Amino acid sequence: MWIKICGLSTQVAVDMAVASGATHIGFVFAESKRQVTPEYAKYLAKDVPKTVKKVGLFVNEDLTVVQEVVAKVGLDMVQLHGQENADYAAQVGVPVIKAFGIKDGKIPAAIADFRAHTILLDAPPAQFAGGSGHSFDWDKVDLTALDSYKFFVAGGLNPENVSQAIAIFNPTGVDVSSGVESDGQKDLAKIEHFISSAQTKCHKR
Ligand SMILES: O=C(O)c1ccccc1NCC(=O)[C@H](O)[C@H](O)COP(=O)(O)O
Repeated sequence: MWIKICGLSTQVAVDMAVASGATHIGFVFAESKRQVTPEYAKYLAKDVPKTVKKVGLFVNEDLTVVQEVVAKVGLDMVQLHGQENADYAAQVGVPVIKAFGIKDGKIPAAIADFRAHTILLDAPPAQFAGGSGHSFDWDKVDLTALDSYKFFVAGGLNPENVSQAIAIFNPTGVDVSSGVESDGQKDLAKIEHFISSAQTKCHKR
């Protein structure tokens, strides 16, 4: 089970995510209350073991900028939250996670263009392109549309509901940002709790 802790911006939160067993950690380079500079992300990432994937989040960014940030920070993956197409994704140079906002439970047909990548099912964009803390309607999703895809479930997950999300979706991974925060800051106890809850849920993939 992949477990991704997203929107990290402090060393203690990075350390807690890694020590607790996160498989992926995310840094937001797009406009956001969680935005970090490439220089600071590089600093935060310097002691992260190679086994933990460092993911950079972007929204409709120039491809050359994305490639520069990947090289500068040493990112292992890029997560795209805008209208980027498959041609763009193919040129990023590292594996891509493509986020899709799920409205009325509908899995967009465009996920087929990203079969070679990983899909992230999220709530539709709100003030920013992601990280809203809102869930989409889990019960309305046609799960057969996700057969044969690698995918994260995201959007409004927290330590209390992550087990249920895993039980419903049997995803490749789960992803959280707001649900491991208190007063807008990453909460170390919630990070640990989220990861242990996700780990203890039995999983087939
Ligand atoms: O976190 C942000 O502010 C953000 C801004 C722009 C694009 C993406 C962003 N975050 C994505 C995520 O943190 C998560 O992958 C996902 O949206 C789930 O977030 P949450 O509902 O807060 O757990």
